[in-house]
Parts: sequence; structure tokens; C-alpha cells
Amino acid sequence: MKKIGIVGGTGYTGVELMRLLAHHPEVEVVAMTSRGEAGRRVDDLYPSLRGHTDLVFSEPGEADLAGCDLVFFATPNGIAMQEAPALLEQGVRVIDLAADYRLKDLDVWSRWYGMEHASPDWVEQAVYGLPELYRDEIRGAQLVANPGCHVTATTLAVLPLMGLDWVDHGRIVADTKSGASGAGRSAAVHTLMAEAGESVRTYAAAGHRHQPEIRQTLTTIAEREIGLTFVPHLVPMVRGIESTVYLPLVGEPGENVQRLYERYYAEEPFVDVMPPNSHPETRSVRGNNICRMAVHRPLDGPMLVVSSVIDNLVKGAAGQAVQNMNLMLGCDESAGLELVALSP
Ligand SMILES: NC(=O)C1=CN([C@@H]2O[C@H](COP(=O)(O)OP(=O)(O)OC[C@H]3O[C@@H](n4cnc5c(N)ncnc54)[C@H](OP(=O)(O)O)[C@@H]3O)[C@@H](O)[C@H]2O)C=CC1
Ligand SMILES: CC(=O)N[C@@H](CCC(=O)OP(=O)(O)O)C(=O)O
Repeated sequence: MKKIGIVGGTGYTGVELMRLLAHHPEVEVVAMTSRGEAGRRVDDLYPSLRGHTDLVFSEPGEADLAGCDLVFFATPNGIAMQEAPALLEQGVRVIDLAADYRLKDLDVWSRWYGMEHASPDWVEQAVYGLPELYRDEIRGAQLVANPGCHVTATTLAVLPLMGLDWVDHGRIVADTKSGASGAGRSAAVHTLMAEAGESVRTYAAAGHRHQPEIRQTLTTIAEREIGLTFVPHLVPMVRGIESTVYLPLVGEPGENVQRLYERYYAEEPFVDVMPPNSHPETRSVRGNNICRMAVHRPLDGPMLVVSSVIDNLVKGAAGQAVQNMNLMLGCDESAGLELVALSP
């Protein structure tokens, strides 16, 4: 069994990693760190894990992370860039669920994240952890930057159209809706049920840090400039992201767009292109690693509309991280991830 460590084990993505890895056939979680809960049993904080783990949270400085084959950082932005290099230099492989290694342009990164980067050399070496694009590079990577949650739903929704001359790449609009767990366990008051319930609100409309991340990937794949307006919304649910993306047409599609999507994702274990006239729901992916999507051309008009859904904690974070781990460690890509969504 390969040994796995989780830094930031008390958070939503940390405990989701444990849920997915508890019965993984080829790895064992041997350390979960917490500054505030060290010494407490993991299943005492999260009774959902009773009977599935005997682990006790350890102080970040005391866990034997260097003895692990792979360590996940499920910590706020700015932690992995300081703490991961010491492990990487000892040969440990790392997956960062935060944004520290996602953006290649360090000026752009500093502008959006408000700090100087602490390990710029590793930014260059990091592989962006979107398996649908970079599967081979992820296999050989020592450091993987796991994509953002809004980013995963939106990027997968439009990838098949990138670089096609009949799509206007300059006026793409992505309108996303997120459940409150997207902001993490230690989030601000606006995600409390009394604040987020019975209400929908736009946030970061003037600019969200996931915009440059989506743009970075789309520009690379389309090999042209991308104009993207991205506006997220907080909606009263716990898990889930829905991204509705509007792409203006500048000519007649050169082929049947439904078939184009089906062909593009035909071999992907975690992308489901739904039949024509479908409407994906977040509940259809609740708890699993699928990105489910549907493509429409309303009234045969000048616009394509793609709707995609993911569970922000699974394909948007911990599940995608496990998919990346499976690739890095040579396991079956779907190990630990063959899950049916909860319904209702
Ligand atoms: N929630 C989501 O849907 C998604 C989250 N992400 C990203 O994943 C990361 C984790 O998110 P999430 O689990 O939601 O966050 P949480 O707020 O739920 O958890 C954060 C964890 O980090 C630990 N932590 C906080 N500060 C430090 C520190 N200075 N040093 C070490 N550990 C620290 C906390 O543990 P303790 O205080 O006990 O030490 C806690 O376990 C974030 O970067 C987030 O942006 C990415 C995609 C989706
Ligand atoms: C609802 C909510 O507040 N969501 C968070 C998502 C944060 C997140 O997960 O950001 P990374 O993926 O970049 O780590 C937000 O939009 O800021």
C-alpha cells in the first residue's frame, strides 16, 4: 500500500479526501494534520468516518509527511507554496488543492492572490491537474496543481469548442452557481444557513480569481486570445456547482455540435455528455466525480449554451485530486471513484 498524507485534514476537502480514500485498494492514509484538532480522533470530529478509520489528527510539524509517497495539501491559498517544497525536495509527490501552483504567470498570480510567491521554481514544474487535458503529464508529475471548482465545471463545458473558427472566443460568458461548501468550513458568515438560505446572490462580479485560471487553459488550448466574463453566484445548497456558458457563434457550426461533444469526451471516465434537450442537475452528481453536461443552441440562433454540473467537493476538488493521484501512482484512474450520486 502506498502511504498518503493530508495536510488540512479538518476542512471540507480534507475530510472528502478521507471519504474517497478510506477503501481505496492501493493506498492508505497514514497522516491527517490539523493545528487545532491534533490528538483528536478523525472519526470523533467526523462521525461519518466511524468504522472507516482509526486515524488521529496530528500537528503539521509532527506528522511523518516525508515518509509518505504522496501528500495532499487541502489548505488555504498560500500554505503549500511555503511547505510543499521541503517535501518535494525529499522526493515526495504533492497535489495542492489550493491555487498556489495553478497560474504560470507569477505577476497575475500575485495580483489575484495578494501575496508574493514563495516557491516560483516549483510553479514552473507543476502540472495543471485537469486529467481530460494533461493525463500523460500528470502521470509523470511530482507536483500537481489541482484546478479550482468553478474552473473545472466551466473549462470542461467549453473545451470541445476551443480553436474552432465558428466560435467567437472573444465574448464567452460563464455564469456559475455554487453551493456554500465551496467556501470551505472556516468560511465567513455569508455561508451560514440563515444567511445563504432562501436567497441567491451574485458575488465577485467585478472579477473573480478563477477568471485568469480558466483563461489560461482556454488560451493555451484555443491558441488565441480569450475574452471571458465570469460571474459566480452563491445558491442555497450545500454541494454542487452549475456552470452555464454562453458562446456566440460567428458562423454556422462546421459539424453537429452534439456529436462533436460526444466524440470529444467519448473516452473520458468522468465526463458525461447528456442526450439532446437535457438539463443537468447538480443532484445528479452529488457525491461523485462526474462532470455532466448538455449543449444547446436556443431557437437555432447565434448562440451555443452549455450547462455543466459537478460536485464542488468531488470533481471540483477531492475527487479530481484522487483521479490525479491514481494517475501519478500508476493505479486504475477510477480507483476509489466509482460512485453513484446520492438521489434524491
Ligand atoms: N471547498 C471547495 O469546494 C473547494 C476548495 N478548494 C480549495 O481547497 C483548499 C481547502 O479548501 P476547504 O477544505 O474547503 O477549506 P476549509 O476551510 O474547509 O479547510 C481548510 C483546512 O486547512 C487547515 N489550515 C488552515 N490554515 C492552515 C495553515 N496555516 N497551515 C496548515 N493548515 C491550515 C485547516 O485546519 P486546522 O485549522 O485544523 O489546522 C483546515 O483543515 C482551499 O485552498 C480551497 O480554496 C478547491 C476547490 C473546491
Ligand atoms: C461559494 C464560494 O465562496 N466559493 C469559493 C470557491 C473557492 C475555491 O474553492 O477556490 P479555489 O478553487 O480557487 O481554491 C469562491 O468563489 O471564492
